[in-house]
Amino acid sequence: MAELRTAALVGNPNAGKSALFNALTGARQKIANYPGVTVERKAGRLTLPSGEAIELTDLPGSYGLNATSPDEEVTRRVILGELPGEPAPQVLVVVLDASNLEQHLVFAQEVIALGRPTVVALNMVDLAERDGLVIDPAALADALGVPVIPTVAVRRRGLDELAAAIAVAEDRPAEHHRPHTTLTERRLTAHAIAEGAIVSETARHRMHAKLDRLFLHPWLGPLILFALLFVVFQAVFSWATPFADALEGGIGALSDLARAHLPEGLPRDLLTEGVLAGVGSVVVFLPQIVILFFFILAMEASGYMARAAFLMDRLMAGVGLSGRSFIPLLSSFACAIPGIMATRSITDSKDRLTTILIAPLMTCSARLPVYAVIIAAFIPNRAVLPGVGLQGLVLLGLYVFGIVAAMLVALVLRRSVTKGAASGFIMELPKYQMPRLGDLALGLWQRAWVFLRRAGTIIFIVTVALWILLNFPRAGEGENQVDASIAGKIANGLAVVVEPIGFNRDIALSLIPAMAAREVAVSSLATSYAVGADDEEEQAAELGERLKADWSLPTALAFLAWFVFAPQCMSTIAVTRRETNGWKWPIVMLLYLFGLAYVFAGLTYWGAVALGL
Ligand SMILES: Nc1nc2c(ncn2[C@@H]2O[C@H](COP(=O)(O)OP(=O)(O)OP(=O)(O)O)[C@@H](O)[C@H]2O)c(=O)[nH]1
Ligand SMILES: [Mg+2]
Repeated sequence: MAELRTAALVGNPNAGKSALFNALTGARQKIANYPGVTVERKAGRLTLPSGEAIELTDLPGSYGLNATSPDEEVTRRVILGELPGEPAPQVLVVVLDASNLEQHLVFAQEVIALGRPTVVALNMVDLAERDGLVIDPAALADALGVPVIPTVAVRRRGLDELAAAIAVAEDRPAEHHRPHTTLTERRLTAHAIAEGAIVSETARHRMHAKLDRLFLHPWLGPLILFALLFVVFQAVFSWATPFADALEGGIGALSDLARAHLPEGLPRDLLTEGVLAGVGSVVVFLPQIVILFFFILAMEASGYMARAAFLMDRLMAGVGLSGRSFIPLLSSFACAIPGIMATRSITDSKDRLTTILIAPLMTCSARLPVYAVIIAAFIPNRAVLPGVGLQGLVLLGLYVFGIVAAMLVALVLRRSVTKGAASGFIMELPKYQMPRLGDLALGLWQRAWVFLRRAGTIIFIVTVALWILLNFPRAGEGENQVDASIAGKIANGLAVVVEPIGFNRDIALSLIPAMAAREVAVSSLATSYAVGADDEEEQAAELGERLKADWSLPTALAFLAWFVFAPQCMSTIAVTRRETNGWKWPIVMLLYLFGLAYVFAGLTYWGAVALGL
């Protein structure tokens, strides 16, 4: 039997090569809507209209003939006939995604320039049409010098025409010699060809392309991302103030009401010192939580977040993480628990473990009340520049500090315990969309509800328990209640350990209940101050005022540094145990986070003292 003629499908990742291969040969290669699905070559048989059969190869997607990843190397070696005993395919079928024409034309030029018999399958024309993009195949064929066949692989449209074109492709006269081009030249040419072949383009499509050029620009992109984050953290402080003040006023009024109408005694104290002072001190941060999530949800819904992930990919790769870690880490800004669960989508086990271990360093929303109360009390509310508040700047700084620490830890882990190579970035950039107000409102409501439910359940329970431990045994004459109480005694013991890093007894007292939920650090401070207050006036003083009076600035800064690192949340440890099937990694996590928290709080304290703050 005579040898079969051969042809191969080449093109960018996610162009629909495998879908075409399946449609043409009846095979069932895996196809999926993200780049990098096919990593090996696969062959099948295609029957031409003449009845002749040819051997068709499906290749991994590639961005260029000089590319270095192992799957792209397969493609290059097959196309160039570098595999021993395997001559180069006689016909090259370049598959283009019509809705991404300009991008896909960059590699196509390289393949066509090889001067071999070539046919272009202009695939996904249905998606292009949906976007209002009309492409003239004849104009494209003229520009490229090879036949162009519009196809829709998943609807089997254009398959016969493609087969016919493959059949006659060999008859194409030998390609005139093309000069070797650089990547930049190919990009410019791709732009010009795409512009010439696109007959109509809706204003929307053009705007989306423009937005991507801006948001993904090598240096403008990161700059815009940073500016955006900057605005977010400014807003968290400046927009929230009136609402937070109103809430605070309301809670104060309730407290006054209770004092005026309830008989003096422990039940009244439980209500005012435990519930209203303690839980209330956390609830006042609801406006800030809502504002933060408003921005996060809007960035997600608009499609911008995926661009941010794309920009961050380079940074992540630099510390040995893949872009796949971005989404789990991003979720950890809400809470590390869903973040750690989201790491299940990371296929590489060491990638995944590294991501789990650094997830608690992303500033979860439970830390916002802690940061906000300290910042409001100790950082002067003044503008560094017009419109740039110092408080928002410090808050942004704390978030950035957490991220930088996470990246450094990842770097260290990747060189030691989770040694290995990072896998590539896999993420589709979704279309831009105006966030729908209904969806936004629903998302915000869910976040607010989660926060309030925590305040009503876990924070409430822990605060009441602490209040009880603070009130018994009762103090004798002239003795301070906190000093006399069980909680006070425990705190005195713990204070010895945390004194070297500048923490006082009040802080020691708040650290243990805060293991249940970080916000409890705030409610426990408020409760212990209320219990320890000498008179009603002192009791009614706002938490911030009390902190300002009792703490030095170095202590406050050390407290902030502690919360950047401290694994102050039992649920995170529990979920880590479940996701890593054992106690080894949660214990590693606990130790390294406590260690870093201790060291950095100490450095901050002594640094601030040395600076005379
Ligand atoms: N609407 C539409 N979707 C398509 C078409 N062709 C392929 N797809 C879809 O596009 C996605 C990518 O298709 P694949 O065949 O896996 O792409 P590929 O070029 O093999 O990708 P790699 O193997 O990663 O290089 C899949 O979700 C397909 O279902 C088309 O003509 N129209
Ligand atoms: Mg494929």
